[in-house]
Amino acid sequence: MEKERGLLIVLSGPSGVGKGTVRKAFMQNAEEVQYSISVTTRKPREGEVNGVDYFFKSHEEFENMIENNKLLEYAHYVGNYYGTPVDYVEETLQSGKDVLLEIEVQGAKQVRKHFPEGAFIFLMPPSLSELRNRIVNRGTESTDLIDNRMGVAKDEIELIDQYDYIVENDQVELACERIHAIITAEHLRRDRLAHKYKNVTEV
Ligand SMILES: Nc1ncnc2c1ncn2[C@@H]1O[C@H](COP(=O)(O)OP(=O)(O)OP(=O)(O)O)[C@@H](O)[C@H]1O
Ligand SMILES: Nc1nc2c(ncn2[C@@H]2O[C@H](COP(=O)(O)O)[C@@H](O)[C@H]2O)c(=O)[nH]1
Repeated sequence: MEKERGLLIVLSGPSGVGKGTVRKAFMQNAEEVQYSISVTTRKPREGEVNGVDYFFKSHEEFENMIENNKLLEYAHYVGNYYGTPVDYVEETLQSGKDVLLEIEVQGAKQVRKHFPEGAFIFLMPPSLSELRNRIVNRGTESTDLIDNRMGVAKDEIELIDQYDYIVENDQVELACERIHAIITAEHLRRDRLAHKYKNVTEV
């Protein structure tokens, strides 16, 4: 029997809401889910490792990837390119494993066109002031860049209706539990659509 394709999970939300933090915590207890490492032209932050946090590329290299259709989606965000390598996503889904993308909203919109059946999750901050506190306390951006990211965040939050699920990131552990529950429910829904429980439910 042919193996069932994996589920594509998209985790999006404004900069600083905690996508990376939640994703890393979530992945510790999700062996069935593979994280898709993005490509970016942004310079590595202190401690970031090429091939682990991102594949760091020059503008020219990134634009070559666009031209050669190597990206499932990409976006220009606050001065840099970010994108998802398409081959990894396709091969992993084909092998039956779920794939998690952690991307901003323009990219998520593009992915929806290719994967309408994916699970699209929007991570929400408890408040805008808490969002700013989180970016400031992370200490990785200048004040100007923080202002840029906060400006974009307000527009991003307005796109919340385009998502299947909203998860508040008040506490990392709770956010992870909510995401686990969503994925379990999505698998059960797909099984039901595939008539997996036909014999049990038929009277
Ligand atoms: N639930 C939480 N409560 C308090 N602080 C949090 C929570 N989640 C994440 N943080 C903190 O908020 C900051 C931003 O988190 P993180 O870098 O994961 O956000 P992000 O959404 O991935 O940001 P970006 O989109 O800019 O990459 C970090 O310093 C992180 O430790
Ligand atoms: N459209 C895409 N957005 C991505 C991708 N990888 C990360 N991101 C998002 O970009 C911003 C900024 O990230 P940072 O690491 O510079 O803080 C953030 O919202 C990320 O989620 C991608 O492949 N495509």
